[in-house]
Amino acid sequence: MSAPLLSVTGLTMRFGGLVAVDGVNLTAETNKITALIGPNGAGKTTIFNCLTGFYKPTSGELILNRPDHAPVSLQSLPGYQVSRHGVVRTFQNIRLFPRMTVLENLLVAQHVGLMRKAAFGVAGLIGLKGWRAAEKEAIDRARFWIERLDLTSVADEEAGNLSYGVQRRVEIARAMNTNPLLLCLDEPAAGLNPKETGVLGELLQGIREQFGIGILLIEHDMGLVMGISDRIHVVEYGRKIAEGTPEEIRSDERVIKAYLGEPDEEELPAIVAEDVAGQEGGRA
Ligand SMILES: Nc1ncnc2c1ncn2[C@@H]1O[C@H](COP(=O)(O)OP(=O)(O)OP(=O)(O)O)[C@@H](O)[C@H]1O
Repeated sequence: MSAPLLSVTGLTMRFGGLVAVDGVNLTAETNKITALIGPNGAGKTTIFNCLTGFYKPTSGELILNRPDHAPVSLQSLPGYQVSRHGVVRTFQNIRLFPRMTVLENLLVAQHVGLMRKAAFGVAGLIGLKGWRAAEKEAIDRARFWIERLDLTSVADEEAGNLSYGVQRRVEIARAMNTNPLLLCLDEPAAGLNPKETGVLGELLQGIREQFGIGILLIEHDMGLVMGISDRIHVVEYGRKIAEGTPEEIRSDERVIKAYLGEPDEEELPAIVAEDVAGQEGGRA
């Protein structure tokens, strides 16, 4: 059996006295959607921040097994190099360039690769053939993702003028446009209506099937998570409390308790409560 695309072992992240992530193990695989769920403040985004180079973990290992490449220790890379190895992310709060068009947002994402091919400007300035080919390739790739994510009609519009649901698709197009191995999505359905969430689910399933990448998904929309995930990891107070298929997670006692808390004393239905209050009033 080949090693998983991503293997996280003993990941711990402390902020002063607060242990936001505490010895978490998880894996994500190519051609699979892996969800990371848990109540607010459980440590999910902190795990993403460690994975994508925004935070240096206090301890633990994050290994990316790239095909035809030695395993990469993500935790020891400077942040800007993580995406070069194929780990890209979107954010809970959309971070597009609002005054740039959709196409420009996608081209900017390819800027570093393009600059490298242009010998950081020189080849581009003198219009060398290699540079022109690289530029055409970048535009073709951006066009491909614009079409694939159904954004053709808004390709020349400023990203900031688009609806929230469309901006979420632009973010995914921008991430895919960099040829990732692992796409990390932080609450992609936040702010979407049910129809847009349905479209997003189909889109992610299509990407999983066609492009040979792994998807790691933080999401609170349980309908989406249960509908599209191959495997789910559940965290609570920084610790992993469960892992399994959607069916296994749905019926896991610890997960139900983490989300719903201990059952309160049963509340009376409103109509009965009114009745009781009336009777008590009559007796007074
Ligand atoms: N930079 C930071 N400095 C101090 N504490 C932090 C920092 N980032 C996160 N935390 C704390 O770590 C804990 C986990 O936060 P995190 O944002 O990872 O949770 P989450 O599961 O993503 O929550 P949500 O679902 O609400 O987005 C919280 O108690 C949070 O306040």
